[in-house]
Parts: sequence; C-alpha cells; structure tokens
Amino acid sequence: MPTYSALTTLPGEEPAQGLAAALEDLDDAPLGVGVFEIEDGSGLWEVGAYFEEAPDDIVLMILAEAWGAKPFAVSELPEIDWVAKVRRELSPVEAGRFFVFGSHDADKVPEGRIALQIEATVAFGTGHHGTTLGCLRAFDRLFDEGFRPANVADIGCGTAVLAMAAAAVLPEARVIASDIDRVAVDVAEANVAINGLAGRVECLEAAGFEHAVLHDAAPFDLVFANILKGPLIELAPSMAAHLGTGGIAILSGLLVVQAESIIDAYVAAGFTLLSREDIGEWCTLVLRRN
Ligand SMILES: C[S@@+](CC[C@H](N)C(=O)[O-])C[C@H]1O[C@@H](n2cnc3c(N)ncnc32)[C@H](O)[C@@H]1O
Repeated sequence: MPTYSALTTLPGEEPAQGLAAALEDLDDAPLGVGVFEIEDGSGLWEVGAYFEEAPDDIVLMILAEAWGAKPFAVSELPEIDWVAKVRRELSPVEAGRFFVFGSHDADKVPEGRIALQIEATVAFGTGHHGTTLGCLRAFDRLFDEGFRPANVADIGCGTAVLAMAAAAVLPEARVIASDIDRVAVDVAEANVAINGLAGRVECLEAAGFEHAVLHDAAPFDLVFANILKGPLIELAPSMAAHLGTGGIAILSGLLVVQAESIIDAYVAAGFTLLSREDIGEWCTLVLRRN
C-alpha cells in the first residue's frame, strides 16, 4: 500500500518521460510512476510517484532540477481503501439515454438504458470527464431530434465510448473509431468486444483523417472529435473535406475560454454553429457543415 506521493510538473512530454524513467531507476524505486499531460493547453506534464517509505528529498530535488521540473511536492497519504475509492470515482455516468459503467457496477444498469461498459484503463474516456459527457449529451440530444447518421467517425476515440454510443443506437450505421495512439486503439478494440460491438465499430490507428479507410469511407454525416484545441484547429479544413453537406461535427476537448477561436476556425472552414454546452471549464460544440 503506497504511503507517500511525490508530484511535480514540467514542460514537454520528453523530459516528463525522462524524469519518470529516472525515478523508476532509483535504488529505492517507487511502487509506481505516472506521467500525464495536463489537459489545459499549457503544454505542462505531471509526473507522480508513489513510495512505500518516505522518499529522499535531496534525491528528488536533484532529479527535478536535472529535468527542468518544479520541486516535488511530497505528501504522506492517509490510509485509503483503494478498491472503494476506485469504485466511487468510477461510479456510473448517465448521459441522456446512455449509461456508462465499469464491470463492478454491472448490476446497476437501469432498465431501458443504452449500457456501455468501459474498464478503467490507460485510455481516456470513462464518461466522467466534462468533454466525454458533453459529446454524449450532444449526440443524445441530436438523436432525440431525429438525427440518424449512417456514416460515423470518432477521431481521437480513446476508449471508443463515443463510437460505441453511436453504434449502439444506430444499428445500420458504419462506425469508425480512430486514435493517434496505438495503446488507445488496443483499448478501444477491447471495449468494443466487451460490449458485443465487434464487427460494428472498426478501430484503427490514424492521425486526424490520415488513413485510407477514413478517406474511402468519407463523406461522413457525423464526426466526433474530442481532442485538444491545437489539433482541433488544425483539423478544421480536413473535417470540412470529410463531412458531407449537412453533416455534423461534435467537438470537445476545448476549454470554455478557447471556444471562440475554435468556432472562428470552423466557421471559416464552412461550418455553422448549432449549439454549445459548457460543463465546468470544458466546452462541447455542435457544428453543421454548410
Ligand atoms: C480527450 S481523449 C478523448 C477520448 C474519447 N473520444 C472521449 O470522448 O472520451 C483524446 C484522444 O484523442 C487522441 N488524439 C489526440 N490528437 C489526435 C489526432 N490528431 N488524431 C487522432 N487522435 C488524436 C488522443 O490519443 C486521445 O486518446
């Protein structure tokens, strides 16, 4: 059971991975090391480690300095029931008709809901984040209004939660889930299988629309893209090229303060804003291809 945590932040993925590797190489190696991008557009990464014994402050200071990180914040952790904590934090998420849950909550699925089982893994997308929730709710509203796309892409699929939501309610639709990260694609494939959607959601590794399968499948009439502001703006022209007239883009991964610049980029690329929803500091946009 870990009893101490040490956390720091630094700019850039490469130094963050380097610092994590250096922590793992320590004589008193931590029980676990994590590296996460802070998803606020700042380019900062967080490196955290859990130790059984109090870590050596001097060693941590030297490592932080060597990798250009802030000094580590070390805290003693209270006794925690980790199983209960994970279950609590990964409680089911309700988004309109969709009910997203982990296997430990399989007995809680209410009657009549579209149940999507997601295991807590290294890929993003358990439904808890304001961006995933915003995309699910936006799709749920469009579905209520009678929107029945036949050709769907989920760009930056993570766990494939959005692609699976579409496949679950659109039995005739072709649904493609893609991610730039191979690990996410593997997780997506596993989730698709768990949910009995193998053969319904095609999972592939691609940056944006750069894949022959995506080119050939276009024009799409629904594209989800829950990625960050920078990639979303870069993607605007190719989003326009891969959506048919009247096609819908559900975009998230952007902060409320970034929404206007994304709207401007998509309006310039030939889209009309239909709606937006802000959940906490995160914003989800629904745009129509003119
Ligand atoms: C915030 S997660 C979203 C996951 C899931 N779609 C959801 O809504 O929960 C963003 C995902 O986009 C992927 N990604 C980032 N930039 C990308 C790009 N240019 N093309 C494809 N995938 C990208 C990341 O690897 C990550 O898995």
